Amino acid sequence: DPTDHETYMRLALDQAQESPPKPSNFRVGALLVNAEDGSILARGYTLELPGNTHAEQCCLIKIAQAHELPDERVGEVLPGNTVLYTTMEPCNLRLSGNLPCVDRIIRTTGKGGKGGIRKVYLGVKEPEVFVGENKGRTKLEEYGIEVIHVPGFEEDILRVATAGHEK
Ligand SMILES: Nc1nc(=O)c(N)c(NC[C@H](O)[C@H](O)[C@H](O)COP(=O)(O)O)[nH]1
Ligand SMILES: [Zn+2]
Repeated sequence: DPTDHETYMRLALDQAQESPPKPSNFRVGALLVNAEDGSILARGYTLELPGNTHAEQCCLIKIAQAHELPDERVGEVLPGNTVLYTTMEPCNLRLSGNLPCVDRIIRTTGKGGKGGIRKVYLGVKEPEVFVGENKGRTKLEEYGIEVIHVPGFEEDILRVATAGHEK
């Protein structure tokens, strides 16, 4: 029900506030949730882990590490009905050239699309600050991953996301 989505998006925004401000990216927060029982599988924020990491990427790395798996195999240990809450839509292109989070999310669904991340709840679309329009939503939907906007947090999310940018 709607309150659940708002609870998780607020927790994701709490994560974003932990991110060190930088002019070259956005401060984003994310949560991986087991939709079966509402349990939080991982939380993360931009740059939390070493290596110019994104919030969504940090959530996935933590779970892979907990199971001593390489990042690309994390889908094997995600519950079948895993959902991602992220304050900003997953990146589809990164100026650094690192693997975008849309691709990291898609590869969790494995063969035949069972298991892995089934839905992505986002607070805002990515502003066209670093890259052109982010067309990642279409790609996620092509792989059967539902993308749902959770309204009401836009102002707060963008204020936090751009805190490190030149005014
Ligand atoms: N969804 C999302 N989560 C994040 O944690 C984050 N930092 C971004 N930011 C998107 C933005 O497009 C990229 O940060 C720039 O394109 C620079 O790329 P790098 O981050 O250096 O790889 N987007
Ligand atoms: Zn990303």
